[in-house]
Amino acid sequence: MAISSVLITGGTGSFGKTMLKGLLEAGVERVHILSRDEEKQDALRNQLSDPRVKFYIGDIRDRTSVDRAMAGVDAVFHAAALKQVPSCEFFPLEAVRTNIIGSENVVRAAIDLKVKSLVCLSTDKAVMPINAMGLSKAMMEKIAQAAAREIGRSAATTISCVRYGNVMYSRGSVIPLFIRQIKQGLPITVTEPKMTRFLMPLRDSVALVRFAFENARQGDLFIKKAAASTIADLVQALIELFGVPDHPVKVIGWRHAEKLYETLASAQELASAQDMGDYLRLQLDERDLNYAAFVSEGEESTVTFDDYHSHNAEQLDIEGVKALLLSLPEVRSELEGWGKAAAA
Ligand SMILES: O=c1ccn([C@@H]2O[C@H](COP(=O)(O)OP(=O)(O)O[C@H]3O[C@H](CO)[C@H](O)[C@H](O)[C@H]3O)[C@@H](O)[C@H]2O)c(=O)[nH]1
Repeated sequence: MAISSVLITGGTGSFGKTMLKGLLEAGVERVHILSRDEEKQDALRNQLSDPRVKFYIGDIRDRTSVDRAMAGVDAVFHAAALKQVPSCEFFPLEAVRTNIIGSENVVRAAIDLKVKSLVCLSTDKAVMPINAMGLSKAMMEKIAQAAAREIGRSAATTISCVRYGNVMYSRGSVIPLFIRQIKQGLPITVTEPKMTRFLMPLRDSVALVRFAFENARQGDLFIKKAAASTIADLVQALIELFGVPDHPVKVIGWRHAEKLYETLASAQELASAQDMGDYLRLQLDERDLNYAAFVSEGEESTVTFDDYHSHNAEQLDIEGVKALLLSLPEVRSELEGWGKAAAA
């Protein structure tokens, strides 16, 4: 299915901008961007100056602004969210307002406006969540799946979700922080060296959303298989790339409500998942509330799977992390700047 017109909620973020660029290059007719920050929109508008892109100032918490931005599009990529673990921990109700109620607005608007495909972006932190950010994203998944179950397969709108791990070099995340610390000669602050995270380049998260758009059946949730690394190896890889073997590293301890490792899919979800090569399709449980019917007719199932998490997934060694970092244009340009500064 070709994409002709799209709304990206949270369209000025790292994901939104990369997705937007790809869509414009692929010849999309129209892209609507809905976000709150006029300055970021203005910067993007000036950078692109492309008449196919229409900017809408608004907030997904407000259904009216969602409706306005969504009018006349075929597809919606719902990326707007409060996504930082510590800030959601301190302001959980804000996470409820944006990630849960805001997502309900997006889902309902997509159904009412008969958008063909809605893809909601979630995170591994939504699986067996322990922090407010993950809990609110888990609720977003539930809202999307409940709506999918309610409207059924014959509806005009197909609703799906994607779940991914840490996007490398995304705004406010640890890789740009570590690089800044190296460049400013400050100690690299490590929470817990043994912590693991799935590492995903931004291009893979964009590809995952495209995959969901192209393959989703009602209520599907897609995951891209990914590799993981410890924070210790990530730090060592950066130290080696920047050529600073003696750079100080300081262990600062865990932040609020962090996990030692993240889970992309639970054993229970994997039991009915479809392996699609690089991707996994977690299918909607389409049973209704009338469980009695399934007690007599349902099949017995034995869960023989493990959870799929960043401690038991493919582990990158230091060389592997370095190669992945070097595949990111942002890191290459940071290294170039560093090389020039070092040579001067
Ligand atoms: O100074 C720091 C900050 C973080 N970390 C560690 O680095 C890892 C990554 O931290 P980030 O803050 O980059 O990412 P989080 O895992 O906390 O969460 C991120 O990844 C999520 C997906 O799992 C969401 O995308 C979310 O928006 C994004 O903030 C964690 O193990 C964290 O403990 C450090 O060692 N030192």
